[in-house]
Amino acid sequence: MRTDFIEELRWRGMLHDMMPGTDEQLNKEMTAGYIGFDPTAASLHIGNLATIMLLVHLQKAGHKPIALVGGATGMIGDPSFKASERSFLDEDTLRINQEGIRKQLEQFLDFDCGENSAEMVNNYDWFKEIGFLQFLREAGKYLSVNYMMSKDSVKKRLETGISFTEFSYQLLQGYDFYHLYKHKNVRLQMGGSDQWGNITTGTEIIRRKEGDEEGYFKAYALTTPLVTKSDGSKFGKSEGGNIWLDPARTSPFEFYQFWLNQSDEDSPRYLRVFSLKSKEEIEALESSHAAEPHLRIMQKALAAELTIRIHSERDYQMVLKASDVLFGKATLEMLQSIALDEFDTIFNGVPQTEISRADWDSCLNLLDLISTVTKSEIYPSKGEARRALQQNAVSINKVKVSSPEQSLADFQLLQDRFILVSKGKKNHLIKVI
Ligand SMILES: N[C@@H](Cc1ccc(O)cc1)C(=O)O
Repeated sequence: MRTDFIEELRWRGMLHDMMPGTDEQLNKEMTAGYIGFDPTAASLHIGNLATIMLLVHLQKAGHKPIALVGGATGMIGDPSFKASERSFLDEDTLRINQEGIRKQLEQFLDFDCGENSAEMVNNYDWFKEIGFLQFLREAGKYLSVNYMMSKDSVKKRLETGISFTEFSYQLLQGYDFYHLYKHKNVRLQMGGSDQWGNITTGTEIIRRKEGDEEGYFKAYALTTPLVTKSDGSKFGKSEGGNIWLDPARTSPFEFYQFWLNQSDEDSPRYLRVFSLKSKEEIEALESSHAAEPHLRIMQKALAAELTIRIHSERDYQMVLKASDVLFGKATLEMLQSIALDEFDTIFNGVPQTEISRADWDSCLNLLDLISTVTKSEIYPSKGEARRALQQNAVSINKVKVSSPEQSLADFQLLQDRFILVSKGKKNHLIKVI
């Protein structure tokens, strides 16, 4: 059963621009639509997630989503709204990146659900067969340079400079659309609003080569707004840079915290774009949130749903445990319940020091341990360490140290190798090896 894809995007605030006739096409028949992703990095980031959601909703509405990995276009680099020419990625990097992105895209769509099963393609597969002369004859001839220069996406660069190579990018993307139209009956290309120029180059190539039928176009275009933040800063970045989907680059914990820290102003929009909750569910969250804003109900719902979808239920449970451990609530019992293979994940990002077992066994002085080992993060000087110990401000494995003279033998290692020193919200993990 097909549902109204455009209506869904509308209430979610995910519709930026659309070619006239796009909704008629979607209402008329099951339609294949695609989005391309260039392998500029080995992982997608949450900026890509908004466009991935277009494919997810397209499939949920009963249409066929196609994800394209830009093995060929990635060799060139999209100049759209880029201030300057970029350097090429080398071929090894491109290969690694393509593979990483392909695997991630696979997670989001259903590849086995009958006629609207998702598909994955790589434009290198057709471009590797096409020679330069053939390309000039089959693609370049159909558009004027004047038309290509009129795009907003390259306007600035025409003043500051653009290579022939980058200027040709829109032709490659345009040809992709034509190729997919011809071979897979793809009628729709989607993307972020910065892609409008490249996408309409494609619809134009298709129109010039295939004609239109009584005013009906054969191919359509739709874009989604770039996700913004109400304070004007760039969405999707933390101090550490991009928020990646790959857990090796952005840990599930950091990922969860990112969503948890979004403002009350932005969260309603982000829920609409990134969560799969219905309108009613989102509105219900908004009103419970408004009643008790300090509980951060919207942020928690968003962070939970996305951590589970991008990572896993187990990672989410781990993140909750980690928040308790790092931000207060944990008890010795909770620490003791952490399995050996969970330590790395839970304490990812917490300063750590390794000491030898011999040192640990011979280390009887608490003051020495905490002042030398946890220096800089917790205590700048031995004097301050002593003072903190005297004031009972230090915990070891979440148990308050009762006096600076207390023996280390009073504290058991967690999993026979870890000890957590904390003062307020500051933590330091010592690993005995
Ligand atoms: N130009 C797109 C990626 C893309 C590549 C090839 C296509 O056919 C479509 C889209 C981007 O940079 O985001």
